[in-house]
Amino acid sequence: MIIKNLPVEFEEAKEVLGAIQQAGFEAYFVGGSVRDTILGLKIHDVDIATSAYPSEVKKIFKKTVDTGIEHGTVTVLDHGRAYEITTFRTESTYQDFRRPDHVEFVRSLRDDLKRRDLTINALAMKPNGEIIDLFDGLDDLKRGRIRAVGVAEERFHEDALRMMRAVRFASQLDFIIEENTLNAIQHHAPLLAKVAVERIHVEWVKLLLGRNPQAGLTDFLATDLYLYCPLFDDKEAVFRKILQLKTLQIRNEESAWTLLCYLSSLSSSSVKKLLRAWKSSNGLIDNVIVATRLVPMIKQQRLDTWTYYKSGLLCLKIANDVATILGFGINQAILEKKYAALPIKNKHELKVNGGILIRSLKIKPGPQLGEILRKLEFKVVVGEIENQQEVLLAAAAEWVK
Ligand SMILES: Nc1ccn([C@@H]2O[C@H](COP(=O)(O)OP(=O)(O)OP(=O)(O)O)[C@@H](O)[C@H]2O)c(=O)n1
Ligand SMILES: [Mg+2]
Repeated sequence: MIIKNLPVEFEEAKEVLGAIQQAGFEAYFVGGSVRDTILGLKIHDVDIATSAYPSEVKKIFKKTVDTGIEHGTVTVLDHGRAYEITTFRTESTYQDFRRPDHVEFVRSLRDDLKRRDLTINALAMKPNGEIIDLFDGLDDLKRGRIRAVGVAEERFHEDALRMMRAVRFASQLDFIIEENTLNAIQHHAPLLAKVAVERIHVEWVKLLLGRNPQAGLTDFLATDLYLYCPLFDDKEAVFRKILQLKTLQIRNEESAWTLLCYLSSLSSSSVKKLLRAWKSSNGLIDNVIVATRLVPMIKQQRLDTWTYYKSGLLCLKIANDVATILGFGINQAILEKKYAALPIKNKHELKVNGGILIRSLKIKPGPQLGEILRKLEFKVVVGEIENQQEVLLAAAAEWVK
């Protein structure tokens, strides 16, 4: 198979491969970019594999950075672009199931490809677009099948994250995991507990945001992988609820977590605990907490102006995405319009502040001042008084009398 009309990312990188070949070595495009190009999907980065050792790669190019030299990766800077070039390698036994004990550089493409996780990820492409398919990855791509390269058990033993990658691709590409591979995942699922949470997190989110998350989730459940993810051991019933939803298209990570937290009826502190265990950022945690509280308000049509104001548009949209998935969302244009109609969006837009009140009303900083500001903020937001300095000062003057 030869791919004609390669995406521009490959065209730009051709020169780099050419330079390696000129120096007498082999160089190929490998990994996800080759897979996604054959599938007609957009690619994000091109990975290059070569028979040249890192020291040899560094001699070929003027500007290189040792980004992962112990694993054989050198980054080449060319025309303002960066290319990761990795020496063909075999990773022998990962004793801690996290990281290879040692990487062995090899000169043969076959040896490199056979240590890769899935056949659809073990394709290589020459600069002219010719596909090298040593493990029937093309057939699996055509049939929509996820299959480990060689003996599945060995692949998962080398890196337990690959089991999560398999279920992630089932969702992302809407593919089916081949039986042998699925059995091997089930068999090795407990190894996932040894993998760094951050790595599992990446795959979990890609699974939820995929084309067919219910397919990935079905495998995630059936293989027991979920039991070895942080704080998921009591979530089977919730995952089953998600599987029963008619359609499931999740827009972003916040919505994914909010859906899960809402269906689990988690309190704010439990949301925090769960997301902390998954090593999520504080920003994400805060948004999911707010959005999770909003979902039932949307359901019961209890969204008032003050809630709109306090929640912010981002969290409102997240919650409404989830409500829409669950069948009780409101029209997004209406939601945005109502938000836009708020007299102010945050308290800094109030036409008075602490300093102005102190000077005009001759009061001292303290709890009373805070109380007045809060009351003004509320009354402006709900439209009881206008956001004009004289109006606000007059109202405040009444309260301090
Ligand atoms: N645990 C892993 C991770 C990666 N790979 C190999 O390294 C390639 C690049 O890895 P990565 O960029 O992490 O994944 P992609 O398959 O490219 O998927 P994505 O589109 O998400 O980047 C994969 O295609 C696969 O051949 C592997 O064998 N085992
Ligand atoms: Mg990739």
